[in-house]
Amino acid sequence: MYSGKSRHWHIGVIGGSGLSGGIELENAQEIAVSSPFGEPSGPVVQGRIGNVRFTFLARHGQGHRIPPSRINYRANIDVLKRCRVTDILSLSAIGSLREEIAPGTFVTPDQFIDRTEGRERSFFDTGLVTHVSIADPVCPRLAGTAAQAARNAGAAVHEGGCYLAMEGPQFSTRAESRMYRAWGADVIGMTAMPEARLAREAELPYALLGMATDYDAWREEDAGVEASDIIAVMKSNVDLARRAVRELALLLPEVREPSAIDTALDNAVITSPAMRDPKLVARLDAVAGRLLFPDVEE
Ligand SMILES: CSC[C@H]1O[C@H](OP(=O)(O)O)[C@H](O)[C@@H]1O
Ligand SMILES: Nc1ncnc2[nH]cnc12
Repeated sequence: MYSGKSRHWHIGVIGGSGLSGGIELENAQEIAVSSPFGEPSGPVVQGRIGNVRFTFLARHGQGHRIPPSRINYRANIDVLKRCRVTDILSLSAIGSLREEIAPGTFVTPDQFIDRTEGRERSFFDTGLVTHVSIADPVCPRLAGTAAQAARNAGAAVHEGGCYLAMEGPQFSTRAESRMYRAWGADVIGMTAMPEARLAREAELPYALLGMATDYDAWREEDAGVEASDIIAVMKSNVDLARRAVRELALLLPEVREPSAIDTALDNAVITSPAMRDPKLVARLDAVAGRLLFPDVEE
């Protein structure tokens, strides 16, 4: 059972639209991992790039079967934690809400606005009340390294910015798109929330490497977005994204120094030990094992 993090990097990569086919890993092995939170999007593929371990999960399942609203984000994060990843890199297609973020640009957002509805957004519940801070929802260390890796791979990179997570599955109206710009959002997608919230609850530093595929609906002169156009742009970006992951492995130092996010639950659990729901506690063996089962050795 999980009791602490390795001193070596193990990156969980969640591959979004256009990336269901995975990333290139040495000695790749597919394994099915089950979760007490239900069905994850599919099996994971584990392997290495040089000295860095990777576990890859296709967010929408093989063949892009699962829409954003039906993804079991909790099971996906739980499974990655069970695989003992140390950090999570999300690869996503995003729409651009800013002229200067042209389609083709890679973006590492550092903030989110969550407009999703009805998705399970916490591992915790009655019997284990927990409030983690997500003021800074992205890990600056991983995001900065991912941005440099994308640059080394040859991509144009925009660092920082706010990602608006919408429910979908329809794209935004022009009025919504203009409103999100007025709110200060820079890019838009349908999946980073609640993924980023859950990663924080699982004490996993999270960064998103987004690939701008379109200008959403705010530019009067443009027609609205089409999914087929997004997939076409993503197809031309997939090799670049895979190269960026390889460059990331080269950039990461041999030893992973601990992150403050590794202990995000330390001041977050409110329910007194005697009043905790044992069934819920048992389901959290991977997500919160460090805190709830401190004596269990791996
Ligand atoms: C295929 S177009 C819309 C779809 O693409 C993005 O997916 P992901 O974030 O998994 O790359 C967007 O969020 C929508 O789910
Ligand atoms: N314009 C857009 N809106 C929502 N999700 C997207 N993914 C890629 N482009 C998008």
